[in-house]
Amino acid sequence: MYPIEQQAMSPEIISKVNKAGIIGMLIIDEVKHAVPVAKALLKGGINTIELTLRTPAALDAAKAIKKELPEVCLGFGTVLTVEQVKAVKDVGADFAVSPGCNPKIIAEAHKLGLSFSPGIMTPTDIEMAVEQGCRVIKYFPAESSGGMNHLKNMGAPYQYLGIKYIPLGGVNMSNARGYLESDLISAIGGSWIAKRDLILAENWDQITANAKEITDLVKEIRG
Ligand SMILES: O=C[C@H](O)COP(=O)(O)O
Ligand SMILES: CC(=O)C(=O)O
Repeated sequence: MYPIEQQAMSPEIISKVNKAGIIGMLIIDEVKHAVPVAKALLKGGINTIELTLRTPAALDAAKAIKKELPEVCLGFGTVLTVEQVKAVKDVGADFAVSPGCNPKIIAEAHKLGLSFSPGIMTPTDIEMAVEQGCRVIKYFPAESSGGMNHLKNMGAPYQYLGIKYIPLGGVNMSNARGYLESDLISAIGGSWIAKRDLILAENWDQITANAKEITDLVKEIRG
């Protein structure tokens, strides 16, 4: 097991993600949408983003956000290969996440000094992540795996390690409170705030309104 001081996420990023409490997950099809959508999120109080590598525009979109909006804490999602770990590090990623728990990917991120949070949905996944030095771990797909109830039961044996989770997958305004009220949660994340069709329709006002609605809830619960 990696000692705690070598954990896969830097204390600085852990503190930013905890403080944010909410991560806006994005699928960007057109690079020209990157800065406006990030601005719309910032206007609604969200400064932490997971930009998925699911479209060819993702890396250039990230470059544009890093250049124009350095205050954004920019993570990448759907990082599935060693090459992608290098690519996101090269464009200045603050952190990266993946849907599953692949020790090769986590080791590469460690090597490059990139904060990384793998996805888990079973105790075996958690144990693999812990062995790789992860203490802030993505819970994916959260809702269809049993939501907060499943996480509470599954996480009980590992609680003494101080693990925190980032649930994604089916999280939205209707279930956010249940996650945010738990001590197990670092931050929640999801695509509902800036849905792909809202981005394509350039509906920045709706994205800001969605962001404000969830940041108000985060403030109400966490102060
Ligand atoms: O990593 C992200 C997940 O695909 C987000 O799931 P969601 O679209 O249900 O929010
Ligand atoms: C789903 C997810 O965890 C990801 O795209 O990174």
